[in-house]
Amino acid sequence: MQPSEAAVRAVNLRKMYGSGEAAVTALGGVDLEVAHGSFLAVMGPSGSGKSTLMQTMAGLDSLDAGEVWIEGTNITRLRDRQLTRMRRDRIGFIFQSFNLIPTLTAEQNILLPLKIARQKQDKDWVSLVVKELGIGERLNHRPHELSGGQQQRVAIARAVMTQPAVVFADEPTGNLDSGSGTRILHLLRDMVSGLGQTVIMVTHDPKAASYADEVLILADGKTRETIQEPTQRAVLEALSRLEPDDSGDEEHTS
Ligand SMILES: Nc1ncnc2c1ncn2[C@@H]1O[C@H](COP(=O)(O)OP(=O)(O)OP(=O)(O)O)[C@@H](O)[C@H]1O
Repeated sequence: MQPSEAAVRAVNLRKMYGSGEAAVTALGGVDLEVAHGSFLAVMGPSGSGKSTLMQTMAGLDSLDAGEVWIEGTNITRLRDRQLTRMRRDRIGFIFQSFNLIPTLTAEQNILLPLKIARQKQDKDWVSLVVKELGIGERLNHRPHELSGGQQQRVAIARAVMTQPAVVFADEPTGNLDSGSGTRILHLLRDMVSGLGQTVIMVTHDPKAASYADEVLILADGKTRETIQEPTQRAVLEALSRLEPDDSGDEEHTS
């Protein structure tokens, strides 16, 4: 792998659901490139293809056409077992619902990806991440003994444990109050700027998107706009430029 290589590259991603008259184009030819150590936010109205884009880039769902490269590997060409290994070792996930294992302590949850991948613990990395995320005091607690914000911090620590090529975050602040959400966004930013991780985040929130280095706006399965160094205002303006037909359902337009 060459150092200049992108962490993630997607070329002409296409995916349809259904067939005949019921066919829906979820992705109609999306290209993107995310450099190592950068933060991309994916936005767009409901049904614009954000989840499909994330799922296919993370190798969790298949494509009709197109290629996804994670570092130097074309994951669309991998066999199942190689793809599973790729996801386990090189991709991190953060979900809205935290997805921590309730019977394990915070520390056991954090270290689980290393165990599963049979990777040696890099003690310096573990303590750096724990310190950066401010969860040192909570390591022996189980998820139900943690606040939502603390659970999400543990989930972030877990996602970066294997120092993955990319972390996919699906509405990571969706289930948090605004104060905890803001702290999580700062921490994601720190993961990128301080620790050099690469993050791709789906969000409906222009404020969340403003923490990213770049925002990609999807509509009808196509890239409508990209915004570099986005401000909340620039994101809002770009969303308001989408045609009324693109605006999706009400809950996501607020
Ligand atoms: N399993 C499926 N079967 C049929 N159609 C699907 C399926 N999954 C998604 N779609 C359709 O594909 C399009 C893109 O869906 P997708 O979930 O990627 O959008 P989204 O931008 O993530 O939406 P939201 O913001 O509401 O989560 C939508 O029209 C959706 O109805």
